[in-house]
Amino acid sequence: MSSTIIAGRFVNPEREWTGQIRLEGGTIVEVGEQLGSPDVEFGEDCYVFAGMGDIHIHARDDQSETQTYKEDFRTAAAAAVNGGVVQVADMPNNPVAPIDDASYRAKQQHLAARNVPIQVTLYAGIGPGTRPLSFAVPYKAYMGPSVGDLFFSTLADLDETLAHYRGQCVSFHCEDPELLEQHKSAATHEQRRPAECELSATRFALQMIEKYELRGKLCHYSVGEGLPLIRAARAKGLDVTCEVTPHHLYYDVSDLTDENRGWMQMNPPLRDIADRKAMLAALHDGTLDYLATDHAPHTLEENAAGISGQPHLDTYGEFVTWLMAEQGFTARQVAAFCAENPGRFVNPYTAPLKFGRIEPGYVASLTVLNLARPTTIRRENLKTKCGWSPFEGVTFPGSIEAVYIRGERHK
Ligand SMILES: NC(=O)N[C@@H](CC(=O)O)C(=O)O
Repeated sequence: MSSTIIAGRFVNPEREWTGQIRLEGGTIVEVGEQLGSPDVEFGEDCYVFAGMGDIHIHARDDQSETQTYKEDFRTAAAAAVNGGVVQVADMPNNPVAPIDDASYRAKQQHLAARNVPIQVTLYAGIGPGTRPLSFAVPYKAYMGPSVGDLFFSTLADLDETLAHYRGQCVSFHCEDPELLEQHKSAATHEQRRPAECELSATRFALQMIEKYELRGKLCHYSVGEGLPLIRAARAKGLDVTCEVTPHHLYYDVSDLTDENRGWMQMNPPLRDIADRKAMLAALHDGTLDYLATDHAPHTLEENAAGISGQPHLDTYGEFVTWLMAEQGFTARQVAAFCAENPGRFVNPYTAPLKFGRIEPGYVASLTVLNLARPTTIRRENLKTKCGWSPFEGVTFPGSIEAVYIRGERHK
């Protein structure tokens, strides 16, 4: 079996070191100081991370193929590799939602036929009246309306359904449907979906996680006032983790203009500068566990017409270099929220493959960032089928030097 020795500066959450690793048969088989003459050597400007994972994406691909004009599993995978991402978890708000054994299996087969190089974990949807599948999957519950038909009109309905999901892994889109309804005629998108909707939904999600002993996750978190609630829930022993997106860390309502309002629209919406700063601080202190993009591709025409969601997979790794060079995040922190924590989230479903660490036995997927070579994001370099990025024209301080997927170099 052919083996590859890589030399460079490696990073896990607990340490950063210079040395070598050996990849064989798609797996990391050895980690040491001097294993032999290296096949590849990354210089001192580079950081070699375990392959990064984005556990909140919308690949838009299902058996109906009605949304594949804006993305499919192949183009989403290409965008992921372009952004340095080796494993993703795909959301269920498709026209044919995977909500039971049969529809989930059909989506798995559809995915397998696309033959993509990256690992894709599929969420199953929770909607009114659904029941758990007969095998282990991660679930997603949309509390209120967003994009697609999979949502609840009242929190009481969600409670009733969740009673059947005791002990399961459930991710929550936190926006209270009844409060959204009260604000629906406000003037702007962010006024129609104010922070209090997310805050109220957070309280409810935490209650559900406690009541039904869920392995809970809060998606695309954006409200500063909610962070103490999450910390308190953890202090009480609840199993709850939390995502944050690039857009909620980079933009706030002060960035909105008449010209960009269409494509700067997403759910939950951009918040105040204080919220954005609170998200950065909470990613620093570990209250937020995952950098997860909520990659939500739509055509620019659809965004202009009022649909919510931005594409972000292509720029994942470059965005991370901004966190490191301009927001003071250490490589070890990045290894936690981009690799190990997302790996820990999907590993129950990816056996025998283990993602997220540079360690013998883990998959030989790696993301190598170069902190000395800036990148300007340009439309022609994107792989997402929707063909645009909110970061077009932005220069990030670093770039993606290499991506390895199961031992093979893909970039
Ligand atoms: N976040 C969004 O604004 N849009 C998502 C749906 C969602 O995650 O709410 C989409 O599927 O387009």
